[in-house]
Amino acid sequence: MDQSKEQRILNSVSYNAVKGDPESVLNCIDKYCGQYEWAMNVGDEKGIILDKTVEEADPTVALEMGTYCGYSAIRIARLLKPNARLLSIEFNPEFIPIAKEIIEIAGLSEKVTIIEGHSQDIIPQLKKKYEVETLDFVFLDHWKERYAPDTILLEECGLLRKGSILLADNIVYPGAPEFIKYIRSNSRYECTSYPTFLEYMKVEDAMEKAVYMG
Ligand SMILES: Nc1ncnc2c1ncn2[C@@H]1O[C@H](/C=C/CNC(=O)c2cc([N+](=O)[O-])cc(O)c2O)[C@@H](O)[C@H]1O
Ligand SMILES: [Mg+2]
Repeated sequence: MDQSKEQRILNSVSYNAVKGDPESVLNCIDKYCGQYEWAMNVGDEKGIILDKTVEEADPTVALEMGTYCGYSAIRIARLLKPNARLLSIEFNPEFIPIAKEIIEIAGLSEKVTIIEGHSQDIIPQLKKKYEVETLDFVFLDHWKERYAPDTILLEECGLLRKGSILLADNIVYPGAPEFIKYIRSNSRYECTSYPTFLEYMKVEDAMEKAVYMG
């Protein structure tokens, strides 16, 4: 059985990246996916917007939905202060060991907990099972039609507090129209749009920041 694209990305990282150096892991993935096989990592261009938003949030507890190969988990975790942690939800069992290995190579396994399951099932467990009080930062990068229902679920589960920052990828491509409709018409969110480009492509995309005002 020949290897999956995700396995080939891991091969490239384990062969080329410097162990314990998150930047070199990110550069390796961006080089591989930019030159050989496109993959849906947030990438180096949108990654700058992610970095800036994480620095603004300076989260103690961060959540990501859609681990995939762990690229954005590394981007987020490398910026976390000591004792801060990232929970990353992923439901595809094929991707989880690959993401874990790539995060391990980056030396960030202590800061990242990958939770296997569907976001809609995991979110209601975060308080009790994962000892979360509230989330300081949330990165949405999973199925686009889950962005809106999962945001509502985060609210309903009392996981957002005044000032919690949400950042959503792919607002233009593939697009998340229901999420945009919900978040921009809801007076409890202060929204900012960041026009940018799709990872590794000359295709327009955008990211949306939404600050929960409580
Ligand atoms: N409810 C859920 N709970 C847990 N994990 C879930 C989930 N829904 C999806 N996932 C996981 O999140 C990733 C999917 C991302 C969809 N992104 C995309 O479809 C995507 C597509 C393009 N594109 O087509 O150019 C570009 C991008 O940046 C993209 O993020 C996969 O790893 C998938 O297994
Ligand atoms: Mg994306």
